[in-house]
Amino acid sequence: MNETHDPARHSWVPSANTPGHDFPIQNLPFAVFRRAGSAEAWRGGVAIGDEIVDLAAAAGLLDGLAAEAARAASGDSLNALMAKGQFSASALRLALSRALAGDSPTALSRCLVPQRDAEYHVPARIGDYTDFYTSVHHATRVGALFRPDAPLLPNYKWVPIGYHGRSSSIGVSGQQVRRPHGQTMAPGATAPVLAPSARLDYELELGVFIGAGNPLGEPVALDAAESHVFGLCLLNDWSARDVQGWEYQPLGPFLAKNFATTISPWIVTLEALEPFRLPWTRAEGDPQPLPYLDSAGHRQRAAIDIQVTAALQTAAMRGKGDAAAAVSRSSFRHAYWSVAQMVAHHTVNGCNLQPGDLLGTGTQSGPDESESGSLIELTRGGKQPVVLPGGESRTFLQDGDTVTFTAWCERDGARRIGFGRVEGTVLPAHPA
Ligand SMILES: O=C(O)/C=C/C(=O)CC(=O)CC(=O)O
Ligand SMILES: [Ca+2]
Ligand SMILES: [Mg+2]
Repeated sequence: MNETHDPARHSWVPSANTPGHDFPIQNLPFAVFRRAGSAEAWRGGVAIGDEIVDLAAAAGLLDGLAAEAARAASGDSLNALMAKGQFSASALRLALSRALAGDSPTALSRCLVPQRDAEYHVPARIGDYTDFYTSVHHATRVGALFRPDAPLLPNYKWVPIGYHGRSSSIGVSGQQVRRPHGQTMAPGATAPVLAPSARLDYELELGVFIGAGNPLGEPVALDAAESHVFGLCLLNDWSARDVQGWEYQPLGPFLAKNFATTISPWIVTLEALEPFRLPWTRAEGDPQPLPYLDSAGHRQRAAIDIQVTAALQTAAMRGKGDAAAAVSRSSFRHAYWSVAQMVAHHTVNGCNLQPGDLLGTGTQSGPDESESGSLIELTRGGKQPVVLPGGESRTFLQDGDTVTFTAWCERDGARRIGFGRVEGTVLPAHPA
C-alpha cells in the first residue's frame, strides 16, 4: 500500500469527498472521453469525483514518467499507456493523487471537464477478447441446465476454461443491443429454425485489460502475471441462450455471444484495488492446482473482493419513472480462478497477450442461488420468473429492457471505491 490508498487523503475537488462516491481520490480510474456531441478529439481522462482530469491538457503540467504517461494517454485509446507497463500508469496515478490532494486547487483545476458533459469511447483498441468461466457456482448452475447428467465437467477444477470472443462488437456503456437472430432447435422439434432469440440474457462479469504484453512464445509466470494487467472494468456478455444451447457443442459459444459485449467506460487500476485483496483459498477436497497456477505469493493475496450487481429497468418502469430493480448481486471474491491465473494460463502455451487485449472473468455468481449473475440461473432455465417491483416479471430480457451493472469495493480502514456503471438496452430484432 502507498500514500494513494490513505483513506484520510481528501481532494480540493469537493465532489470527490462525498461519502460513498465511486471516484474518490483513492480510485483515479481511466477512460477515453470527449465533450458530448462535440467534434473534439477523443482523449484519455481520469475520474475525480464528478469531474474528469483531461490527460492531454494535464500532460504539460506534469514531470518525468508521469508526464510521459499522460502524453501516452492523450490519443483516442489507452493502448500506448497500457503498453508502457504498470510503473508508468502508477507514476501518473501518484502524480495526479498528489496534485488533486489537499484544500487548495492546483493548476490541474484548468484541466477538469465535468462528467455530466462527457461522452465515452471504448477505452482501448481491443485486439483480442477472451472470456473465461471463473465462477464455479455459475458453471455448476448453468451446467446443470445445459447438461443435467454432468453439470461441472471434470476439467473445471484443473484448467481455467475460456473461449475466444469477438472484439469487433464490444461497445461502451449506453450500447443499444439489437436482439439477434439465430438458429434454435425447440425441444421435440426435428429441424431448427432461424428466428429472433427468445431467451436473451445478460452475464454479470468483470473485464480485465492487459497492459504490457508478452512476446509470442514466452509464457508469463504466475507471480509476474499481474504486472501485465492494466485494470478492471464492468462487462456484460449478452447471451442468446436458445442459440447457445443448440450451437455450443463441441466447439463452445459462437453466435450466441458474439453479437454484443458492453463494457463500462472506466478502468479501475489493479493498484487502486490493492486494499481489497484477500487470500486465494480452495475448499476442502478441491485439487491442488498444477505448479504453474500456484505459488505462495498468489495464495496470500490473489483474490479481490469486488461486489457486483445487476439491475433491470423495463420500458414500462422507465415510462413511469420507476428506478431500475436490483436482480443479481455477488462478489468476485467467489471466483475459483484469479486474474493472475487467467493470465498465466492464457500464456502458458506461448500465446502472446497484447496491450489493450480484454479478458472477461466469466459470469460472477456466488454460492447462494440469489447471487446468480445471469437470468438463466435466477429463473432456473426460464421456469421461475423474476418478479419486479411494479408487478412485471421476466424470465429472459424483453425489447426495451435496460440492464445496468455496478461494482464497488469497501472494507473497514479503506476508502470505498466504485466502477461507475455499464448500461445497455435491448432493441427489437431486425425484421426477417
Ligand atoms: O456451461 C456452459 O456450457 C456455458 C456457460 C456460459 O454461458 C459461459 C460463459 O460465457 C462463460 C461465463 O460467463 O462464465
Ligand atoms: Ca460470459
Ligand atoms: Mg459477448
